[in-house]
Amino acid sequence: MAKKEQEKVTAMPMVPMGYCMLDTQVAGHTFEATNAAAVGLLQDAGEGRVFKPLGKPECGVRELNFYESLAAAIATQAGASPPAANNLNLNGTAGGGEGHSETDLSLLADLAAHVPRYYGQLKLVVNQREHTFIKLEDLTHGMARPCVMDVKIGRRTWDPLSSAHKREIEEQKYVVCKQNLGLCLPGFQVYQPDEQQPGQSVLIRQGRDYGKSLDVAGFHKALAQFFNVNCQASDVLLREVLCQLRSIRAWFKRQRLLHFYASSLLICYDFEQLQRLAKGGSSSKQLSNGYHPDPALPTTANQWIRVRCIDFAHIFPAEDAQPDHNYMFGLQSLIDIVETMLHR
Ligand SMILES: Nc1ncnc2c1ncn2[C@@H]1O[C@H](COP(=O)(O)OP(=O)(O)OP(=O)(O)O)[C@@H](O)[C@H]1O
Ligand SMILES: O=P(O)(O)O[C@@H]1[C@H](O)[C@H](O)[C@@H](OP(=O)(O)O)[C@H](OP(=O)(O)O)[C@H]1O
Repeated sequence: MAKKEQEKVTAMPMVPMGYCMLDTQVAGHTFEATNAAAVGLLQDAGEGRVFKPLGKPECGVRELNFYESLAAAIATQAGASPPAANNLNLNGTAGGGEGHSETDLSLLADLAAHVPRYYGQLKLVVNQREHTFIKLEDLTHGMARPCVMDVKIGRRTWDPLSSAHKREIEEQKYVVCKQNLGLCLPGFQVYQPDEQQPGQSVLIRQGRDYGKSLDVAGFHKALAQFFNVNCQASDVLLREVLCQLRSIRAWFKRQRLLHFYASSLLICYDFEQLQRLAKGGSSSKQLSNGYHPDPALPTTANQWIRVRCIDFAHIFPAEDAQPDHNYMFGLQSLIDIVETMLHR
């Protein structure tokens, strides 16, 4: 085992009462059976929140500062006292307290629509050790059969403060997909109709090793599998995903404030709703406009389909106030792939 600070543990991780491991976690740092120091995401009992451990100090500080900055920008927009805005420190390095213009604050506040809601930080004891967690909206909340895909965005996944070693490691992973598409696939889970037992579904999960084995055609196939493209109602799903991706792209086109390295888009949808829609037999156009005759179905697609930006451990102020071309290249590739699937 390569990592330091490892301790043998034999049982499941010891987590506080009322919490459990996030069962829909598809990528990122996870609990490890043989390393008590490794901590993954937690969820609470039915409250619709997830708890992300802060991880490596520099990454944790940057992610926490990012969410706090967004919260401060929202508060300022809502008319809270100006000092909140002056505390913005997106760099996570020493200093902080840099001032931000009204435009910057408004941009940050607009970004909040595209990231999970933030509910502050808290300390929890896991495996007899205290860890700091950030409390976030669970993007799969309310989904009976959540399909979740983590797509890491950008050709470059190392940040400006990375060591030469870290840069080398990052450049050697997911090479084909990263270089050609500016995307990589660290993990996903999808429910699919069970071909052996009609009416039943099976859960398929793929992790980083699968993602690392993909070439461009394989990446396209993985997305087609994730979006259940053979399902009758998949065009509703693809249209809504496209709509949310374009909205994120519109934000990135406007901003010259931040550069997102090694950040992901988390795409979540409920397979149960997709199936019910397919069985409902109504035209896709009607459904994507938010109307459905069955009152048991959510009225709008964005209630069971969510695309959000996550993982801000490597977010940095934009160099020379440049747009985030690295992120936008990957995001555009993803949009192109989804458009191609829709028009197949
Ligand atoms: N708000 C959320 N709601 C639901 N699931 C989430 C949320 N945030 C993260 N996850 C789950 O946890 C996984 C890991 O999240 P994230 O990328 O933030 O962690 P990380 O450990 O920083 O990852 P990395 O190793 O790439 O740095 C995601 O792939 C997703 O499955
Ligand atoms: O895709 P993989 O192969 O899972 O690689 C991991 C991924 O690049 C994470 O973003 C990174 O965490 P950070 O973002 O926190 O650097 C982690 O570094 P780590 O092993 O040093 O934690 C890598 O192992």
